Amino acid sequence: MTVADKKIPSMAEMSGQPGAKTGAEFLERLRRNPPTLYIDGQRVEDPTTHPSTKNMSASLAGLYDLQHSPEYRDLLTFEEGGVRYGRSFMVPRTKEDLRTIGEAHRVRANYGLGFLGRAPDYMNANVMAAGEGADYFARSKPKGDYAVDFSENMRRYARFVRDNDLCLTHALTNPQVNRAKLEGELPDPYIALGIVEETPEGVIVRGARMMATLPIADEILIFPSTVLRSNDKESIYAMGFAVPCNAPGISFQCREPIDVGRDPEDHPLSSRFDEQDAFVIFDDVLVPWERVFLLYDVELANNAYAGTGAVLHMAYQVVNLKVAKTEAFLGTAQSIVNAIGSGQFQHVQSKMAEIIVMLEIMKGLEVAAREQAEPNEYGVMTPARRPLDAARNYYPANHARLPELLQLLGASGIIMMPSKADREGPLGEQIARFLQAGNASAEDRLKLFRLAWDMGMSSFAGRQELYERYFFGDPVRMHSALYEVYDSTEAVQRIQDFLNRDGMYAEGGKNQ
Ligand SMILES: Cc1cc2nc3c(=O)[nH]c(=O)nc-3n(C[C@H](O)[C@H](O)[C@H](O)COP(=O)(O)OP(=O)(O)OC[C@H]3O[C@@H](n4cnc5c(N)ncnc54)[C@H](O)[C@@H]3O)c2cc1C
Ligand SMILES: O=C(O)Cc1ccc(O)c(O)c1
Repeated sequence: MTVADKKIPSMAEMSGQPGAKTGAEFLERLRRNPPTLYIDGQRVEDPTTHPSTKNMSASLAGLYDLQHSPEYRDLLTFEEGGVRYGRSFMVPRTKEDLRTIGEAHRVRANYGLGFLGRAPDYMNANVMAAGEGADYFARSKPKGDYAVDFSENMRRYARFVRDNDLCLTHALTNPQVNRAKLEGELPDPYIALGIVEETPEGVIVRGARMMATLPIADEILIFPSTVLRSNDKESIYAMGFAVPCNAPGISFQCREPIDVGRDPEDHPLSSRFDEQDAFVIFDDVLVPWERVFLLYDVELANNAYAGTGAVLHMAYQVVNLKVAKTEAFLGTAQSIVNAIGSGQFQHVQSKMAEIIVMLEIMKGLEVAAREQAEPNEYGVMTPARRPLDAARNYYPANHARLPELLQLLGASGIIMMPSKADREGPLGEQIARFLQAGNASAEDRLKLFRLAWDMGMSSFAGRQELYERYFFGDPVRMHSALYEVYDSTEAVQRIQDFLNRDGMYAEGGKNQ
């Protein structure tokens, strides 16, 4: 395939009538332009019908439809210039705007009980903030004499995504090959995704990125990574761009599917919300100039999330999502306690209290983030960093206790769960008798425990546990980053003042 054959249609050619899309429109787009996915050694020709991806595609379609439902239309969309767009594209100007955006995030999160980590509103928040903060990219230039304006590209791309209500995936980290080495020191300079050359049409990239959750998407955004280590100011590994998920030369190798085609009653989460994770291979992909946002500049790439404000809007979506997820654990745990009548035991109450504390901490951090919000340099009302930093460090460290608590509260009930087919089989009557709950039929009890199993024990739950530890970056480095930026001057001063007090008591409250 020559470079000329690798042409991606222009954004203008790809654009349709602007506005929030329906589920049917989303599915039709996936059918017409399926992402280049590989599962179990086979190309997925149509993700809307392939057994491992059709349910997730349908779940995404459901999310698109939710924004047109009479109940949620006003919350999940907003009007501008006579067009209704998805709420997560709205640029917040006031704290009230942020509250509304947060509420919309929460409603969408509840759709997947908080288990759909990368529903499109996450990347929408990224693109919205990057579009508003597009001036950030002005410093970056191609090496060749090409008339491109990366700031304008970012602005136009953000509009393109909003207008067409696209579903985006993204990939930041390079393959794990050898973390003791820099990208350029690996046996092949194009293991990590790198820039090969500039051409009059655009820039050619080659290599791979490690993780893209939700590859069942329209486009992939390669937003600058915050983790690029380099000894130089310029690097072929520093870049920002976006391409369709079926761009010529791109392939997504998906992990083993978790959705194994079981009835939703048996696998209530795995069968609906297997959002997939893929590593992404770029085999000389030609990225048209209009889709490039940054090249070579290491510092600009490493600071893009912070510099545009995108990371705070993404973290605000995340904190709302984690509130929904913790609430789902609370509701499930309490339902189990009610079902088996264990609420009288003190240790059970204490375990329930642990979930309540986690939930209230996350809710409090969400409120603090928007109450302490301030406009950034681009005029976007931006949630406060400190509570969001606390949330993104607190949740990964504590999330694993939630599935553990479900196991401790559910005990054998969380494994002894005959399936729907078992209930309809020769032992159906016995199952109904022996597996009933104190307050419910065997059917209802088993549905509940199957949900608890999918939240806390199944391979879906195992993948969630890893996801929570890592999805927003390495917790070790996030701790260090928090330590580096947190201003403890006032706290240190208070201690100094205390140490300098004379005698037993400070006079008249001095130094307090
Ligand atoms: C389920 C899942 C879904 C994900 N989805 C996405 C996605 O959609 N998009 C995306 O861009 N990313 C995604 N990620 C990737 C995520 O951002 C990374 O996992 C995270 O940044 C850590 O990088 P890594 O996995 O390459 O770990 P590594 O960097 O390889 O770390 C492995 C181990 O080595 C340690 N280590 C490595 N380097 C250092 C260092 N310099 N200092 C200290 N310790 C170090 C780490 O602490 C860790 O213990 C996902 C991850 C998971 C698990
Ligand atoms: O790098 C950061 O600070 C933010 C970040 C980390 C990992 C992700 O997957 C992501 O979407 C955003």
